[in-house]
Parts: sequence; structure tokens; C-alpha cells
Amino acid sequence: MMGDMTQLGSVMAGIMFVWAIFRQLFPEEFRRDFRKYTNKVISYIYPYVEITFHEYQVDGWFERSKAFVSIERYLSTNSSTTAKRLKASVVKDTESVVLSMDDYEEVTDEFQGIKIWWTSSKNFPKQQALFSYRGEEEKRYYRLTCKKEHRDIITKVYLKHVLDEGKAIAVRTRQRKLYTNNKSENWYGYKRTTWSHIVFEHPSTFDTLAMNPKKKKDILNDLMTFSKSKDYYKKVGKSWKRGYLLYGPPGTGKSSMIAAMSNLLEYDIYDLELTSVKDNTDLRKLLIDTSSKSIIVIEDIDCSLDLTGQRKEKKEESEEEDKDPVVKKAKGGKDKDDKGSKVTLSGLLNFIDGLWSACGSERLIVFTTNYVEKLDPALVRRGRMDKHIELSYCCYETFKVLAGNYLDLESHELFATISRLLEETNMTPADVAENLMPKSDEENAESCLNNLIKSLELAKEEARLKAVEDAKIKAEEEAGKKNDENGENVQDSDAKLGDGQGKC
Ligand SMILES: Nc1ncnc2c1ncn2[C@@H]1O[C@H](COP(=O)(O)OP(=O)(O)OP(=O)(O)O)[C@@H](O)[C@H]1O
Ligand SMILES: [Mg+2]
Repeated sequence: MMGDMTQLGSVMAGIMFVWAIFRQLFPEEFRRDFRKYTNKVISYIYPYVEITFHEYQVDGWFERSKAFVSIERYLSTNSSTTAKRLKASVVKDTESVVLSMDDYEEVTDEFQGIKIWWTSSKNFPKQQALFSYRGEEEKRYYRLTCKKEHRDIITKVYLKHVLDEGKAIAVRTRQRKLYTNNKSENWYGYKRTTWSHIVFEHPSTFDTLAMNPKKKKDILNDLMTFSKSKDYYKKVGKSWKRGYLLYGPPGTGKSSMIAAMSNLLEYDIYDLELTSVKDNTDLRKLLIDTSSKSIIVIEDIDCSLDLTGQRKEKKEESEEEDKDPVVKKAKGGKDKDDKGSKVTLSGLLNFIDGLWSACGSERLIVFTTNYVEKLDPALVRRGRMDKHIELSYCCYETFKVLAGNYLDLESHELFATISRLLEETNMTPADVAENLMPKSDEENAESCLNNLIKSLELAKEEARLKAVEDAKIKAEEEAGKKNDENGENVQDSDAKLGDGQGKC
């Protein structure tokens, strides 16, 4: 091929020379017709087909062409063994070095016995633009050359293979990211930066997550099934996404589970802080800027905004305010624009499953809350939040996983005492884990278990005292109410210790 190309180069140089003289002698119209016919003749005798892939497309000014990026990845494995001059670049935000062929290099590839030539090159701008976002830098491109008779197989089969393989390499080598949304007012500039990110490295996995094994298996199956169900979702006409609602007291493992999900499926995490989002339109922009294979998380959804079952009242209220400025003034005199976030419940519902939510695919949406009962039923209905997972106080099964993780223990004579105490009192997995962690070199597994027993006994005693205190207050209130009727104190019968309800 190189020999062929050199010969061809000399022929072309000759043609160019003749062309220069020709330009001087003949008028423009004549030259145009002549050029048309010469191109026809050259394409007839030139035995190759060339396809060019530019780095930036005309309509995708900021974004590198996806095809170009995939080809670059594909050739990075191929060219690093065959090209003589390579270009090394550290992929943005990762530590891996990617080798790609340098400009004006040529590598060959083989597909089903067909030889393909790839060259990398660049064009220089004809003139300097007055104003350009990317600067008027050179425009790089890859050019594929193959024999004319292989045109069909190359365009229909080989190119698909290159793009798919390039994408697969990107997935294999990428580092996962944890994104957070920037405040809406910081978005505008020459490039919209709706999300900022860091590399995501959280050690939580489904192995380290302590919970009822049956429940854990069920969640694992659900996630794995989801990740493999592209065709199924298409068949039933649903966009490929799934909503999870994680609820339970603080320290029961909701955030740890999100990290474990991300580690299991290798998805990025978009941690959405709703209070920083100006309005529903900005919420939609954020959604559009998320990628596939990701988990969109809204933590503590009950605290994020006032979304707690007041959809109708809020609508009526704001209609009333809009109609009557006096009412608005009376309600604090604030203009709507003065408020922090104007995201509404219906904006959030649309974010989850409105038309725009179908713009990406393979996405999980996860809400967490400590108070599930406070949420509007519309927000958590099946179809939006498909799976509701309760993470609860530590039970014996949960404790056994933690003892295995923290102390490498599968059994111990103290386990029976701990099991009984866990039934009698409520302690979060976070507190149990803290007690199981050795605090000095002198501590061993047994002393850690004893620390836990002491803490559980203390928690039990505290719960008992609190229950007595609550009962006393309640009785006094009841007595106050009934004082005029019969003057008797009502004995409280509701005082309960941690009764192990809602565990596992
Ligand atoms: N189920 C669990 N399995 C393993 N570790 C846990 C579990 N629950 C809590 N922990 C430990 O406690 C710490 C706090 O847990 P996590 O942040 O996941 O709780 P959370 O439910 O998200 O709490 P919050 O409601 O306050 O956000 C974790 O770093 C982890 O070490
Ligand atoms: Mg949390």
C-alpha cells in the first residue's frame, strides 16, 4: 500500500503542476467542466474507496464526534503495536495512558481477510476566524481506505465492528464518576457545565453490605435482570430505567447500598441536590446532560423540597397568588424569583418518567428517605419507584455479616447474647459496626463483641428509661384533659422497649 501510495503521490504532483499552468491559460467555466471530468476519470482508475471521519462535526461544535472517538479507541489498541509514531495522552480525569497513532501515521487492519488502511491527518484553517470557541485549531480526521470491491462489507459490517469495539474498549477502561450538579447560575459560559465530577471509588459492595441474605439476593437479582433487559424494555414499550426507593432510619445503609449498586453494575452516580436547581426547566437540562449506565440519586427526598403530598394545595395556592398580588404580599411579600428552588412535585414527576426521561437509557433513579410516610404517594407509586426497599435496624442476620466483615468471625459463644439483645433493642448497623471496630492494638475479636454487648445493654436501658419518661408525659397530658371529668390518672399501656419490629 505504501508503495502504491508513493507512486500515486508522484502522479498527483504531476497533475497539480499541469493544473497550475492550465489555470493560467483557460477561463473559469472551462476549468470547472474540465475538473468535473478529470475527477470522474481519476475515480474510475483509482482502485480504492476512502471514507473520512472528522473529529468535530459541523452541527456538533463542542462535542467530539462519537464515531471519531470510537475509532480513536479502536485504533489505540491496534496502532500501538503497528504504528511507528504514537501519541500518548492521559484520558481526562483518569490515570490511564492512551496511545493513539500520531498525525500522518498509517496503520493497517484486517477484517475477514480484507486489508484496510487507516491514516490520521489534519486540515489547517484557511483563514483565522475572528471569534471561535474552540479556537481555529487544525481539524483532525481519520481516513479509511479499502479496495473498491470491498466497499459494501466495509461500510455495512466492518464499520459497525469498529464502532462497537471502540465503545466496548471505552467501557472497559473508563473510571466511574461521581457527579454533583452545579448551581444553575454557574452553568452559563462558553460551555455548559451542569455537572461536576470526581472519580468514584467507594469500597461498599453487596458482599460488605449487611442485611437479610434473602432480601439481598432479591435486590441483586433485580439489578442484574435490569442490566440485561434492553430488549425486554424495548419489547414492552418502556424506557430502560428503574426506580428504587430506599427508606429507613439514619445509619442503616441506604447510601452504602447506592455505592454497592454502582460497583456491581459499573454505573456512574449523579448525586442530584434538588435545592440547587432553580426550576423545572433546569431540572430537565440536568437530566439531558446525564449519561446512560448511571444512577441518578436524590438523597433525603423528604427534606429536599416541600414535596410532601401537597401537590394540589400548592397548585391552588400559587394560582391564587398569581391572580392576586395582595395575597402574594400577605404571604411574605416575596416574589417567586426570590425563592431558592422552584422545582415542583410535578416537575420532579416529569423528571422521573415524563417524555424527557426517555432521552437516555440504562438508568436507575434512586430516592432515599428516613420518613417514607411523608412522601406524596404519586412520587413513590410503582412505575416511578418500582422497588421499595426498607433498610432497618440491625437484626441477627445483619450482625453476622458485620461480624464477618469487621472481625472475620463466623461464630462465637457471645453471638447468642448479642442475638437476644438485638431482638430487645434497636441499634443501627452503623452503630453495631462502630462497636465492632477495634480501637487499639490490644483489642481482639472477643473484646469487640463485649464492647457491643455493653453498648446494646446501655441502649436497652436508655430505651427503657425513655419509654417510662414518655409514658409519664402522656399520662400527665391525658390526666390534664380528663381532669374535669373524673380526675383520674390514666395508666399508659403503650410504653414499649425496642421491640425488634421493622428489622430485616
Ligand atoms: N447495612 C449496612 N451494612 C454495612 N455497613 C453499614 C450498613 N449500614 C450502615 N453501615 C455502616 O454505617 C455507615 C453509614 O451508613 P450509610 O451512610 O449507608 O447510612 P444511611 O442509611 O445512608 O444513613 P442516612 O439516612 O443518615 O443517610 C456506613 O459507612 C457503613 O460503614
Ligand atoms: Mg445516606
